[in-house]
Amino acid sequence: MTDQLAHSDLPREILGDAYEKLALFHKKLEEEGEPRGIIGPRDVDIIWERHILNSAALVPFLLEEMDDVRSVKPIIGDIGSGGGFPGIIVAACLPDVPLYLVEPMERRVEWLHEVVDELDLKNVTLVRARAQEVVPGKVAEHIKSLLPKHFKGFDIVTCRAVAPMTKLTGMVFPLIAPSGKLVTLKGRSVETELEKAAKEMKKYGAVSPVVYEAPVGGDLESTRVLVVEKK
Ligand SMILES: C[S@@+](CC[C@H](N)C(=O)[O-])C[C@H]1O[C@@H](n2cnc3c(N)ncnc32)[C@H](O)[C@@H]1O
Repeated sequence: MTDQLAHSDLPREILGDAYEKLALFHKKLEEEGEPRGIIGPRDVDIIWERHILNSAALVPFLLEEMDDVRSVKPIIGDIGSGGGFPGIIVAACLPDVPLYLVEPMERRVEWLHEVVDELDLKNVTLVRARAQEVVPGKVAEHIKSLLPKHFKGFDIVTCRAVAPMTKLTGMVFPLIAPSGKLVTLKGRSVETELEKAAKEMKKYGAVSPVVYEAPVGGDLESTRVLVVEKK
């Protein structure tokens, strides 16, 4: 099956310097993604749009938020990375930013190791763990050596399709450093999710949520990005 954007200049225009690496990722996803359970059978001809460009829509927001967080050299944690969305795309687009991809499933972590090697991504650390094992001060013994010394949380946490805000808030906010941010891709129902999660957000110091319409590129359907601060 051929990707709907196989003959389009859009991926190259949008991804710039990251295009070559992400074209390798696209090829691996096209050849191995479905049989290895990384993408669904209906996604095979829309890998560029649904997975790679959709993830890349987060990048301009990350650049802006990184300017805003207090840390001199911000670190990003991508939680529940699965096959690498958005973590691998962000890592390729921002090669100078340290990225920690947190994913508990062995099969997916194995896939991610191959991707990091094949794309030669030097800024990625793979952390096989559940989010709950990466809470500063309570980091699980088997992953301590992977995280920075005196880990105080990620300056920015990214994620996509991990859980609704009622559940996601308690999962990821304990991993965010004070004054850090959650910058996440969300679907059309984000406002309803936020309404339902008001109690959890208050409990975990999640404040000032803002929803942005995020262009994916060309005339592709836009996505939505939610930015929430940690008090
Ligand atoms: C629906 S998939 C989404 C994967 C990827 N972010 C994407 O958009 O394609 C959800 C991912 O979250 C991971 N996950 C589930 N519970 C988790 C937890 N407690 N901590 C970290 N990741 C978790 C799953 O293993 C799975 O890879």
